[in-house]
Formats: sequence, C-alpha cells, structure tokens
Amino acid sequence: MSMPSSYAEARAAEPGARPTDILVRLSQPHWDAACGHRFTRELGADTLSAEVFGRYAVQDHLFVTDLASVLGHLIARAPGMTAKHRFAAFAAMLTSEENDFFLRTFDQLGIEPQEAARMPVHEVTRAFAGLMLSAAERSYAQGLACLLCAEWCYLTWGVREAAEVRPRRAWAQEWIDLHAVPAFRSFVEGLREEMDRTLDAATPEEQEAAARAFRRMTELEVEFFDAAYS
Ligand SMILES: Cc1ncc(C[n+]2csc(CCO)c2C)c(N)n1
Repeated sequence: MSMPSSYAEARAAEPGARPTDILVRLSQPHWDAACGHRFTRELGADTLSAEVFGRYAVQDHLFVTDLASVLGHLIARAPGMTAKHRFAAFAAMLTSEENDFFLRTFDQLGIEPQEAARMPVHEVTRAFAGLMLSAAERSYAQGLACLLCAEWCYLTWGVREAAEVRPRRAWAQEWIDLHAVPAFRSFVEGLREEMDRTLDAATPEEQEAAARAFRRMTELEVEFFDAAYS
C-alpha cells in the first residue's frame, strides 16, 4: 500500500484498524525510528554512555515538567471523571516518583540538581513544549494525541528491552522497568481507548489535526534522542 497522506484516506483503506493504529501508520517512518532508536537499544544492552544518559536526563526532566503542565490542560478538558482521574493520577506520579528518579539519577551521575536546573533548554525540548502545550490549548483530541504518542512510544521500546538481559547500572534498569511495568501498560491502553473514542467522535478537521500532532511528536522523539549524542 502506498503511504496514505491523510487520516481520512488511511482510515478508509483500513476500516478494521483501530483509530490509534492509523495514527502510527501515518507517522512512519518516524514512529519506528523513535521506538527503535539506538539510544533505546544501547540502554537495554547496557552500552549507553553515562554522559549521553546524563545529557538526556537533564533535558527529559525539563520535558516531564512541561508534560505535567499538559496534563493540567487535559484534566480540564477531559469529558468525565474516569479520564480526569487517569490524567490526575498520572500527573501525581510524574511530579513525585518520576521526579525522584531524576534526582536519584542526577546523584548517581554526579550532576548537581542546581546545575541541572541551570542547564540551557535544548531547542528540541523547547519545540516539544511548544507543540504539546499549543496542541492541548487548541483541543482535547490534539493534546491527547501528543500525550499518547510520548507514552506509547516509550512503552513500545520499554517492553522490548525489558524482555532482554537486565542492564547492570541502576539508572538503566530503572528507566526500562518504569516503561514496561503492568501499570504503565494499562495506562497506555486506557489512553489508546480514550483516543480511539475521541477520534471516532471528532470532526474530519480535528482528526487530521490530531494525526499531524501525533506525527510531529514522533519526529521530535527521534530528534530528542539524537540531541543527547551531541
Ligand atoms: C522525550 C520524552 N518522550 C516521552 C517520554 C515518556 N514519558 C514521559 S513521562 C512518562 C511516565 C513514566 O516515565 C513517560 C513514559 C519521555 N520521558 N521523554
């Protein structure tokens, strides 16, 4: 099949697929490039340079801070208590356990937290914040598309790498485990179901806008991993 260029076209070509599978289809080859990035493979093989992970962790701490703000928008816009609770519980985890992971990792890698906070924000990190926050301000569907992309991509490589021999370094172990545990799988499945429903109910313009946001996220995921190497 030649590459479909719009959500409507891709959906018509595969009426049996889940709407969220269509988002992935439309985001190739970036989706595979993000989920299979050398960063994720080296992390799993325990060959990733600590310097690369340190640079990544500093920027990812900033990314996660912005993502917590995106969740605020989604909580406000979510249509019911089930969805609001899903985002609220996730926001609670991001701002507590996940934040502790970054602080522990900075400590293991000899990065002072004040030093991390003073690090310049990378242009890719800034582009992520711009995309996610403006998407969430525009609509629920577009904001949800950004969140789903970020989480599903990490689940995909996390589950793959967790099936391999465990790395020895604590930060590598933890960063894989976090993205492969059953609670995270069910969180992402819940996001997919919410996105499937939201896309089915959306106008054609909104469907295309959500698909564009998802695709742009996959490009930035690749650039974000790349940036840690330079
Ligand atoms: C650039 C970037 N994209 C996506 C994620 C994924 N992610 C963001 S918060 C969270 C919850 C549990 O770790 C997950 C999986 C990330 N960390 N960094």
